[in-house]
Amino acid sequence: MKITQNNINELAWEKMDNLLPCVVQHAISGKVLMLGYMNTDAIVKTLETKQVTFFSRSKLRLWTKGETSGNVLSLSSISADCDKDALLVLALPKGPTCHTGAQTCWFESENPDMAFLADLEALLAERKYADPDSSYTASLYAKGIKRIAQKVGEEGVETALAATVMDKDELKNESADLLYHLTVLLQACDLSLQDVLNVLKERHSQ
Ligand SMILES: N=c1c2ncn([C@@H]3O[C@H](COP(=O)(O)OP(=O)(O)OP(=O)(O)O)[C@@H](O)[C@H]3O)c2ncn1[C@@H]1O[C@H](COP(=O)(O)O)[C@@H](O)[C@H]1O
Repeated sequence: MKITQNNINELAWEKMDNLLPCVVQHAISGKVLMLGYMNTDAIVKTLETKQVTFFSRSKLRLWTKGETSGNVLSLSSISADCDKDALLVLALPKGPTCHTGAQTCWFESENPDMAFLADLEALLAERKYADPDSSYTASLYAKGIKRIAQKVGEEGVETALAATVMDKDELKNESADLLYHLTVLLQACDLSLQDVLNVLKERHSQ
């Protein structure tokens, strides 16, 4: 159940002593970022401000994540689980989420593979500001969109050729080259993999 201002009362408050556990997940990569607790006021404030706010069990007050560090969590959505006694927040973090400076409070666990793609894209976006002599990606940006587009075309053809001769190792390698160069091209055009995913998701629901 997606949580709005109108259905907060339907949650299993009595069963949970008015405090629901809330898992926060990265809205794009799906990484689990942290666990907090929400009461009614925390949900209302989160929905109103779009900044994830918990009820702190140590401070005994509402606590907006990042209120001192600036590392806030921008809300995408809140939903309840099957028996309405636990919450899942999807959010986009500004800066690291964990107080240790790590991206997530589960920094020692392995990431899902799709999260690697999101991490790689973030690195490739940063390379726009890097020295072209120290980074292949930065040297691509420096050469401009036409050159990057040409690389995507070349890698696309090489991928297709590998498939036509059923060279699976080559197909995997060329596909990686293609995915990398396509991600750089999208970044150079101020677009992201999320924009492409949105198109795929729209098609899927048709
Ligand atoms: N995934 C890749 C990746 N895939 C392919 N490539 C590069 O893309 C190029 C492939 O092009 P070609 O096969 O056509 O080789 P080439 O003929 O030498 O290339 P050109 O001279 O024609 O441009 C090679 O130089 C590869 O090293 C990549 N370069 C970087 N990454 C990732 O990007 C990150 C940042 O890289 P830098 O910006 O270089 O630090 C790295 O940590 C990697 O994770």
